[in-house]
Amino acid sequence: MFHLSDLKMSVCVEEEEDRAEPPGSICLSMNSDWSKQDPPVFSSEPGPSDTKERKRSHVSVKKQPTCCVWCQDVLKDPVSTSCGHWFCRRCITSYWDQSASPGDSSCPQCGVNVGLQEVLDEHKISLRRRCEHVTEGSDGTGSGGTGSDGTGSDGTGSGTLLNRIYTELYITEGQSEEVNTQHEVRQLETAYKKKTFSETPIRCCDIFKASPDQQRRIRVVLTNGVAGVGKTFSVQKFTLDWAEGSENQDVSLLVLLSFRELNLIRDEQYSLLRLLHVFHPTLQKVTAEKLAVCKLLFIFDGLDESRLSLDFNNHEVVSDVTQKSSVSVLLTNLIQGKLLPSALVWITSRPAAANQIPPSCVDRVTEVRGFTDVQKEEYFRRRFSDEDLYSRIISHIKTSRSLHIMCLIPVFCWITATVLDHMLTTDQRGELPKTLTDMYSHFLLVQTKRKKQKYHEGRETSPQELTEADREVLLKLGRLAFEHLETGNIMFYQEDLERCGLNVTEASVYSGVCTEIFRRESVIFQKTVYCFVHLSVQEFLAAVYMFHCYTNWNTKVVKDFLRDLRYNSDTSLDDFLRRAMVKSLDSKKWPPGPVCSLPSWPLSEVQPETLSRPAGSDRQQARNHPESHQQPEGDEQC
Ligand SMILES: Nc1ncnc2c1ncn2[C@@H]1O[C@H](COP(=O)(O)OP(=O)(O)OP(=O)(O)O)[C@@H](O)[C@H]1O
Repeated sequence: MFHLSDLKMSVCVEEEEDRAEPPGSICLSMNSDWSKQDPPVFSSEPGPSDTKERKRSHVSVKKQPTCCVWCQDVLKDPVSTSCGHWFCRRCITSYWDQSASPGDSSCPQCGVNVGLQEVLDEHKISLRRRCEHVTEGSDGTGSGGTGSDGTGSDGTGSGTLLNRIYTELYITEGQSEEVNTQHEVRQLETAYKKKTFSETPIRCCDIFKASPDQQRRIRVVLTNGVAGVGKTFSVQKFTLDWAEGSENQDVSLLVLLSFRELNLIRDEQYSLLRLLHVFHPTLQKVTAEKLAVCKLLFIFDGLDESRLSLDFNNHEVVSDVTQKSSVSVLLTNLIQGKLLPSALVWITSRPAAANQIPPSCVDRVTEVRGFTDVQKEEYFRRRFSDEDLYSRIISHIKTSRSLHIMCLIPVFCWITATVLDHMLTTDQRGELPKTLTDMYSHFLLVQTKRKKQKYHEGRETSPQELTEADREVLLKLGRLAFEHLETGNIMFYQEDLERCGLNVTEASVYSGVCTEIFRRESVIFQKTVYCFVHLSVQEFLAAVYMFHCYTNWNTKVVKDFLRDLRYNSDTSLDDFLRRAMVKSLDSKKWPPGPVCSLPSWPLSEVQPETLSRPAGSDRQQARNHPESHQQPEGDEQC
């Protein structure tokens, strides 16, 4: 347990040669656990410092004020604490001398303990490392292919630099409709038609800043946005800016958690403090007392992926950060302000899941709307420095209304960029894809082809051509995607893969499919979990699988899915698609993503045969081979 009285502090002059700060810096040496680390730096002169990791992580360097925070007089012999407050040297030393707790080395202005500051700085470094690279829905080889220079590996092999590809998003205050359970593509189309891009946008980094006409404090923010619109990227950018010391420096500790991660401990009992320690090991040394002096910000990303049951009517009160309870109870108490009442909370969600948080608990609702037309172009410009390639891609997007509308969604821009880049920079003949189905199909074909190139597999195939083995793997993935989408699951374990006939070892060799389509999530509790690169890819593969079951007369799977007794082997394709659409739109649990939206586009645009054989031919084959009627399970089909 940490006690301020354990600290024995003295002011000393730093050795010239070790000094990362300019001459005149002073440091504290402390007789405590914390003293084993580098001494906290007291600077007498602010200024950007990028020579040492530790220094870079310090709270942002602000202009030296003229007044001492303590005596309010002109600063004499100024020194600053590492939390950024300025004092006359005499003021701060006499404050400490007279402090009730001997050895107290906390900042008189904000109470931040200088030892604690070191840990917070470490945490910033760790968060910066975590957020500066993004996987962009693919592995670290960069998804942009040969022609794109903006998205390739940055040389570290660990993904793309967020700051290099991050394009400003259009975020507004309020919710365009109350809780919108409508189809996302329809929402986008409506938004596009209405040209609602007229409100005042909020910058991502200002999400907690009240506008001039708002007097009240903004403690809880709920940010909505459809699938792939950039909610996770926004929280990553917010976190990175904070960790780099450029924004929101009044926050002393930012805790970034995803519901995806929290799901993993949903059945366990944790205290909030322990939860921080487990998910952010750099905070191991932070005690309840230290937490109490921090200005905290919790970010919970992806409420729609939550498997917790957040019950705001549950009256179990948890007000102590060391008190154990279920994660759901901890969260509801935190959101309601019963636990750490001054902590800021930011939750992101797809719209249909946002109603899990009672409006009375939320001070501000914002919505990520995606890219405006200008931002769309900016996105592609960042990715393609080759002017000719850039122009061809932009003009192709503009030739297709659906493509152009869908490029409001950043993830769709990414898929489009990946596919078109590949097609335009390799010897591909044939029409460029224009529909969503076409685009996702090409995306999988591109990924499969890249897998073959990487592993020098077999003969070269044209991008339209899949080998039987490729088809098999994709359909197994489709089955996995479908079965887990049915139960609302997006995280898979090895057992889940195996149940669908996917061998993990084989899968990793099959990395064109598996490392591109799957990514290994951070290993918490030593168990590797997998998920699709993006939920929309899972949704697409699930749709492909269902279509495959239809064309292959796998009546049982289709019937179970539609829960429609009238379905039989004579059901026409149009009827099947219509029923699937009705079922998708009815779904409360999983508002359909872009892929399940296919039927909301003119059916003539749907070309699912790219991956699954044409309906007619398969039906015909099935007629010629009646035994296929008897296959009860999807796995034999795969
Ligand atoms: N601001 C941005 N700049 C550049 N690319 C972006 C941006 N936002 C999103 N993207 C692209 O879109 C993809 C999906 O974004 P993100 O994961 O943030 O969406 P999301 O809203 O969290 O989706 P979901 O609700 O499905 O979790 C990213 O992997 C990236 O390729």
